[in-house]
Amino acid sequence: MPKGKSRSEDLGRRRSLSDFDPLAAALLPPPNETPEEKEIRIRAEIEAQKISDDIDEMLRQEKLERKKTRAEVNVLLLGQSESGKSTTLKQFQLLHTPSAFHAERIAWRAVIYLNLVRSVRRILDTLSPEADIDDHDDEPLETASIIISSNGHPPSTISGTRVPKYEVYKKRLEPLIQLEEKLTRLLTAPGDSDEPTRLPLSWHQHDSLMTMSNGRPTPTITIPQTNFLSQSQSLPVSPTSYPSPTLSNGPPSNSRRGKEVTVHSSTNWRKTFGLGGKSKSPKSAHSGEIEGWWEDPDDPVHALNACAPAMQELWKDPNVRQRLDEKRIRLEESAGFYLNEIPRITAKKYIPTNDDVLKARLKTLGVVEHSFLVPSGANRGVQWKIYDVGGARNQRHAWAPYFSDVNAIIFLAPISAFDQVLIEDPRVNRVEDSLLLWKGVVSNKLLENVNIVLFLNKCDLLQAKLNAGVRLNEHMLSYHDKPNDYESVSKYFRNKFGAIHQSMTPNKERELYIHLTAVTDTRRTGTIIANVRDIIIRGNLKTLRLV
Ligand SMILES: Nc1nc2c(ncn2[C@@H]2O[C@H](COP(=O)(O)OP(=O)(O)OP(=O)(O)O)[C@@H](O)[C@H]2O)c(=O)[nH]1
Ligand SMILES: [Mg+2]
Repeated sequence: MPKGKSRSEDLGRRRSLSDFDPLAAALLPPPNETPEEKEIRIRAEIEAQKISDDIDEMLRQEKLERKKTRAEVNVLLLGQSESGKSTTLKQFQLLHTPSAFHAERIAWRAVIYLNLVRSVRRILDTLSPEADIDDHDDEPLETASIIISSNGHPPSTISGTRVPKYEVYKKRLEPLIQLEEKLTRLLTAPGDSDEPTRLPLSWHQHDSLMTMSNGRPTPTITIPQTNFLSQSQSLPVSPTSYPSPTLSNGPPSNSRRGKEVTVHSSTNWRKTFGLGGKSKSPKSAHSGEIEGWWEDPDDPVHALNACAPAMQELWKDPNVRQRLDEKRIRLEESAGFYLNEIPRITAKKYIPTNDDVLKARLKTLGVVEHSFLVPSGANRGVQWKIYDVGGARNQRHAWAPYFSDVNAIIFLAPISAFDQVLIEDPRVNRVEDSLLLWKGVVSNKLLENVNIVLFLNKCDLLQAKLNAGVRLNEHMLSYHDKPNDYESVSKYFRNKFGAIHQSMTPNKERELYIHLTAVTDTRRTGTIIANVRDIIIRGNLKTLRLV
């Protein structure tokens, strides 16, 4: 390009730009630039442009990465009823929203009381002469705490240890029956005063309670029934198998007893029993201190506190323990935990500990959602949504709507349950049911790109059970005569579940992560959750990049 022309063009540009942009004019090349100077300038400009482009690209990549890591992570907790899903959710809450968890602990008082009262009633029911007669009916029994012998039936129990003080205990513990009614009523009372009080679930069909929002069922929570004097009436096999009100015997006050009670998440049991609820008295005018629920004469703690010595005597009575053993009832596998803590739990100023809340049993019906933000490096954090589903057979239809936008599944299989049967179908071994469910999940095409983490749960109970001499091969013939110790048994289950995934997954690239867990153990579970969180985030990023 001739020098003169270039200069005149430059001057023209300079003039027109300098008219409205003095900075642009200042950046223009000097008017008397030599060809050598121009070459150097242009080379420098190209270099600067390249650096600027590289920076732009870096920023673009970073932004993309941030967008990806900020993407919502949806995690679904799956597994049969009583596998530990809600407990795992509580552990996530404890780890990520500890202050909310602590604030809510007090509200769990009601559930813990009810768990304790039901355990006591369960013992009384076991000791009653009618229970022996009932044992001869081929009726389903509650699974969580009844050990079924290898032939699939509980041992015959008509003869065995007598408990001479049974009638005395029954009389002294009578107030607990009313308390059970009262707690159930309080827990199921709607939070909204204009909402009608719900009838016990047994007066409804499940499906009528499962209203849908966005094609997904609304969450409800159920307190498990424990009355096995009326098991034949109260045990659900399918949603339509609930007895109608006309089948219900006895006065209305007994109608809730032993039946499944539904607690909708919309009912405000947390508020009622929380410090902000009615159970808190106003500030004391004299001392200026905050008075608590213990000042309220209607609070359930008073009846419990009065019955504490009788409960303690019952639980410590060697004849009672012997009788429970004979009937192979293991209360420690369910809410029995609280029986070892009677003085503490029935104390007037009792505040549940983290452990108490983790062990509190409230059966989930429908799907409960919990979300929180997981901080991640320099990013704003990852929004996690965890869905906790009901695991009973008649609840499983509610799972599928969540499959389409889930990123990861934590599947829980309670391997301590190898000698138990399903409450929904006493012909089915609980571990066999978990294996069937597992097959269904890992082979599902819709879930082929979903990361799966398997929790072989209740390892603490498995260990205790094996130590007590319960043999796996009496319940799972395929175990043959391998050693009946914890190491061998847990390895066997790990291999069994792993092999099913290996052979049935539609995505051979998918890695399976297996953890041996006891999700009631906060320390161990905290470490596992941190690990799982990383796996899920990494897996999620990988999946996003592939899409
Ligand atoms: N000892 C012990 N108890 C456990 C463990 N995991 C759960 N539990 C207890 O088992 C009971 C049932 O646990 P949940 O978390 O309510 O079970 P779920 O899977 O949510 O059951 P559904 O809501 O019916 O589907 C609770 O009382 C828990 O405290 C465990 O690893 N060890
Ligand atoms: Mg649950």
